[in-house]
Amino acid sequence: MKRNRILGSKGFQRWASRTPIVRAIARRRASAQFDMIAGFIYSQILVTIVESGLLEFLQSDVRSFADIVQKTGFSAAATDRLLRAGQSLDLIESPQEGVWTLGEAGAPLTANAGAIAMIRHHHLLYRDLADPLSLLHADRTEETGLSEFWSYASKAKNKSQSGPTGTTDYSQLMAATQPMVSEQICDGYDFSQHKKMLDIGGGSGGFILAVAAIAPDLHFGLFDLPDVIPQAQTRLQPLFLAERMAFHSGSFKADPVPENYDLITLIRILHDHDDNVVSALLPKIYQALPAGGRLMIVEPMAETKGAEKMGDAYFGFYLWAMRSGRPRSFSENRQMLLNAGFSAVREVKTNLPIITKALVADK
Ligand SMILES: C[S@@+](CC[C@H](N)C(=O)[O-])C[C@H]1O[C@@H](n2cnc3c(N)ncnc32)[C@H](O)[C@@H]1O
Repeated sequence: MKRNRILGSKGFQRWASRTPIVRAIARRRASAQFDMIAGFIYSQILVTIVESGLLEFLQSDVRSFADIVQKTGFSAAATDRLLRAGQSLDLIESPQEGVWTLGEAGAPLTANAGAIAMIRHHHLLYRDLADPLSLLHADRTEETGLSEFWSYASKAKNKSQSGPTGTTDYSQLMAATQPMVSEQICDGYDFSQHKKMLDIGGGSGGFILAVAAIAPDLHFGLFDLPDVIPQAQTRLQPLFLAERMAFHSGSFKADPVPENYDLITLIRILHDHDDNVVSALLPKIYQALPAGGRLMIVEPMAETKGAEKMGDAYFGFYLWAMRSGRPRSFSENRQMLLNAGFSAVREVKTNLPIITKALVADK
């Protein structure tokens, strides 16, 4: 292609970097290209700041270099290297000689337990991605760190669903990240128009708790795998009257979807599953809903304007490594819903579509 031959030519690049106006574009592109090359290093600097406890340590106070050395346990030279690296990424700053605090990119992280949980969780993903060519060649036939973590995505036969690589770890990660998702939906949707809501794959119940806080008359059901239901019961039973909260133990792959709910929600569920699972589940949900019932799907979606990298790059590779599912665009989800019988598929606007998008469809 002619454009790519020009962009890839050394002569053109040299001309662009010297010519006013074009030079600004060339610099922006060079900087974006460098960020892509160096992205893993930036992530590892962030991991170090979180895992060493520095993020918390610098949260509310300005700290001396000596205190930081003591806190991290690194040598003075290693601490200096880390602080300077963090400073270049705006994670850390030095308001005056010899003292340090969080920078403008670091401070907002302290309010985001979900982002911190993801930063800590990423070591599994990075291990799976250490040899990306092999990961793609394996074509999802081999067990990975992520497929073991997400035990429902594991293809290993007779795999126990409990224990450290069972459902507890992923339920904790989901509980930590759930508030960033529910905030987005609760701001944009009127749940009080419904009577009974079933959350399929509801995990330990974070989404139900958030909705219950804004819709006090709504009744709830939570449907999840048998190993997850006791975790939800431990968290939710003390907070709800028994007639307001039902628990349904089973698998949506094998068991019927519970009936008598006028709203069914799938929060961060469909993108975890391959098309054959999704196209079998949606008609089951359609059957379980009463006439006029509604399905809500909430998850990050591919081809989201301004967040394209989150969809096909981040989730594309994350879910490939997990060996199950794929990020779908709004129109792919819409088509699958129409195929299952749903109508009036529409988006529910969220403030930060990079975190999640939402859509509803009616029976
Ligand atoms: C990615 S987590 C999302 C949890 C929760 N909806 C949230 O957003 O925090 C996926 C959930 O689906 C559940 N799940 C996976 N496969 C399932 C199946 N076949 N039947 C029922 N639940 C399932 C998992 O146990 C887990 O709780």
